[in-house]
Amino acid sequence: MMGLIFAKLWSLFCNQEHKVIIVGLDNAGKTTILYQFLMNEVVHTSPTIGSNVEEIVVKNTHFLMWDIGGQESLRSSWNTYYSNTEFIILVVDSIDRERLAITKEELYRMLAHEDLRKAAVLIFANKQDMKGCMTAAEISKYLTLSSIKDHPWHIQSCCALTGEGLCQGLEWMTSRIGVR
Ligand SMILES: Nc1nc2c(ncn2[C@@H]2O[C@H](COP(=O)(O)OP(=O)(O)OP(=O)(O)O)[C@@H](O)[C@H]2O)c(=O)[nH]1
Ligand SMILES: [Mg+2]
Repeated sequence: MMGLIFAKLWSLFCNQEHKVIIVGLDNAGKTTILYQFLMNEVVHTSPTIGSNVEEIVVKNTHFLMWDIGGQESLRSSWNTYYSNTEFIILVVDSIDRERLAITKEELYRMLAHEDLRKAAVLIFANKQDMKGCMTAAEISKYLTLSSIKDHPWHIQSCCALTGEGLCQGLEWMTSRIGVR
């Protein structure tokens, strides 16, 4: 009983924020996902220059989410966002087969970065509404996710336009908190 009360008080007063970075190539759907999380609606986006940051609260868990521009010229500055990151959300455009190799390079570059050594990775296989898109299983295989042993990871298929799959991704993130 005391333990329960203490836990409640702890969660009330210790409203700590968990830092999340949303990365992926340009046009993957990162900004669309961020604003689906925030407002449950599709906003009109233009390519992000720099970043957007929003606080997203899921079941009393506060996430500070940084949505970072994915254009080629901007990727070299992703690392300025890395410190204290607990979660990486990597958004993949599931119809963009040609550029999955670039996503793979970026993924492994991030995983090797010192500032991200404690980060868990959620991969969104976005745009599942597109005809002929790759499935989460195909993307997982191509990115050789099963070889990743030093970071917790999870892949979730989704469609940012309808919001399908997004909650499941967030649930995986909240389930990770307190595990470490
Ligand atoms: N069909 C479809 N289109 C999507 C989906 N998610 C996003 N889009 C569209 O993809 C385009 C790019 O979306 P953004 O959210 O701006 O992409 P981004 O990853 O933020 O791009 P940068 O800011 O340039 O890095 C927009 O036209 C979105 O409406 C989806 O699930 N399905
Ligand atoms: Mg954007």
